[in-house]
Amino acid sequence: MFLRISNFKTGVLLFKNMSKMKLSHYHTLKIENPKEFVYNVQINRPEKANAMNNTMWLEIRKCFDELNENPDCRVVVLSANGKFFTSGIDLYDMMNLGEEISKHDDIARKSKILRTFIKTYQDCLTALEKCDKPVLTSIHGGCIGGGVDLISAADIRYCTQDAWFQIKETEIGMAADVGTLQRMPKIIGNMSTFNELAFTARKFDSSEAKEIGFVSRIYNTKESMLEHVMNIASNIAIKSPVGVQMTKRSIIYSRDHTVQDGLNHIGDWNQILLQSEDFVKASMAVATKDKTPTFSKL
Ligand SMILES: CCC/C=C/C=C/C(=O)SCCNC(=O)CCNC(=O)[C@H](O)C(C)(C)COP(=O)(O)OP(=O)(O)OC[C@H]1O[C@@H](n2cnc3c(N)ncnc32)[C@H](O)[C@@H]1OP(=O)(O)O
Repeated sequence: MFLRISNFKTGVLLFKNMSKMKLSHYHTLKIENPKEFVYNVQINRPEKANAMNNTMWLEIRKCFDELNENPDCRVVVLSANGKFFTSGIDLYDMMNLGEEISKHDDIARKSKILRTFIKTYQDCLTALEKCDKPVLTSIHGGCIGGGVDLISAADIRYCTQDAWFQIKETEIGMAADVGTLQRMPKIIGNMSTFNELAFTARKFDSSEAKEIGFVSRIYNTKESMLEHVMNIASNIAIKSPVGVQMTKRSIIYSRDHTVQDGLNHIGDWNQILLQSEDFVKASMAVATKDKTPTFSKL
């Protein structure tokens, strides 16, 4: 029995390490693997200005869950096809939801449907944070409503000169509820500016996004942005996956906890991870000026 279990485990390990994991088929996303260990997730509903319909929300969660488990993926670049990055939530889906709710008379029944809906969509975007692989977003054109929630859950944001952003929820009579209000103030570190953008729902352009620290860099064209972002992604992908993935986990944990809690968290993890082969390999490479240490898949 023991032998059989250990053979099974070895088989799983071999499968994970040697064969490329098969990707699921997506209807609203296009996935490519343009460079070693770099995956490009493209929002792909251009005929509807990349409006985020129910399928897209669920596919975002599934895709990032899968990439988290995929040992061939070390970095994700999130971009979009078509004229807009995304026009936000699909307003026709919202109308259908309204019809669904109206079938019930009782407030508790209606509310339960809405709560499940909101929690599900929150989880779909939190999947970007739960994915240990860094997520770099390349934004062009308009990024509206739910799009701002989406990119706020990413680790790094880049955009083109023509990009514009809008926390549009107050304009459609709601408070943003899937991450913008929780994550974006921590990204830009300025409540006054954030509050103005959230209350007024006014558009802000790429220069303002850079000025307030929402994006890291602006590019003239989408092509030049993608070329540069892919290079940054590759630069991350050649690093130890143990080091990079734990760094992401520690950054997110520390954002949501006290300094002491964050220190305890990384102390607990590193007592294990400093025993990894990656630490020895990477340290040796630095000491011997070897520029190309290779790390096993993780
Ligand atoms: C628990 C829920 C949490 C989530 C909350 C999220 C909230 C939000 O996202 S608030 C923001 C909602 N979005 C909007 O208000 C944007 C609405 N769209 C527009 O303002 C314009 O369409 C846009 C400026 C994006 C583009 O304008 P343009 O003139 O260039 O193109 P259009 O002809 O208007 O659009 C092209 C086709 O796309 C369809 N479409 C665009 N946006 C949406 C959308 N949000 N939902 C559904 N469909 C959308 C549009 O109908 C056109 O389709 P067709 O008529 O079939 O050609």
